[in-house]
Amino acid sequence: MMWGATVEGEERTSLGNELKTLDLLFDRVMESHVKMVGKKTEEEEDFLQYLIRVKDEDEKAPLSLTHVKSLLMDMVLGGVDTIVEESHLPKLPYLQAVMKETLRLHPTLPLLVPHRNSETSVVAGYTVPKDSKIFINVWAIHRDPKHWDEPNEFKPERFLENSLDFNGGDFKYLPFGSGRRICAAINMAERLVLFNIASLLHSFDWVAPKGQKFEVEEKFGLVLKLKSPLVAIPVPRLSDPKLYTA
Ligand code: HEM
Repeated sequence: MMWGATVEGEERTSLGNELKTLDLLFDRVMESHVKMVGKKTEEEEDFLQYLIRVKDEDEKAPLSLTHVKSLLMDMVLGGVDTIVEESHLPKLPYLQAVMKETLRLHPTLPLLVPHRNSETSVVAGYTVPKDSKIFINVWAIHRDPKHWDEPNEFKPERFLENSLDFNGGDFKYLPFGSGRRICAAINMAERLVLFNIASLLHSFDWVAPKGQKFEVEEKFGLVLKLKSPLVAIPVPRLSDPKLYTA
């Protein structure tokens, strides 16, 4: 079951409706279990039947059926209605593939930062005189059909099938540069991006404003930006509002 609001175009099933459906479901489960009390041996009964049977045994703090139901709801929903933690990130390979594919098509620094060679060198038959200003066109390398199938398509799956990472060891994929001047904060940047995106996706459904199309056209510059700013509306999808204030 898809838990949370589902976004289909502009039609959205509200979280409130799903909670009501779930509440009814829990009521039915409770009802059927109450009817079973006394009909099964202690060995045969499940955890819910056990709770219903013993709920009045502690005279000082007897449990009501409502207590039992909320305990059951906490147990079933507790794992879903929670926040993203750093330890979850290694369990999200598809999200990591999405980050890699986004940086392939839209590298933050499309020409890296300018480098300067301290010695004259010959590269692929070309002489590069000492003190040249060198730009590496990562944007073009990342879309080179010699290295990428359907290079202009957004296909995160390609990164599930290869072992490319951000360390600059393979010259066809260099979103953080390579060598001695590689980005100094790759690990931090990777975690920050993944953590923020995972949290935003987990906690909200994202809806485009009415009539707005999602444009990925870029404005070229030393730092790559979207030509038209992205506007997306967050719709809370966690049932416990306290999780938004933590
Ligand atoms: C997704 C986020 C980021 C991307 C895509 C990125 C990408 C890059 C790239 C392409 C370079 C140039 C490498 C080269 O020319 O070979 C670079 C350099 C650098 N980055 Fe990042 N970066 C990111 C986040 C960060 C963050 C968060 C920090 C610091 C908190 C940082 C610190 C640096 C530093 C200090 C350099 C210069 C390294 C040097 O010249 O020795 N970067 N980054």
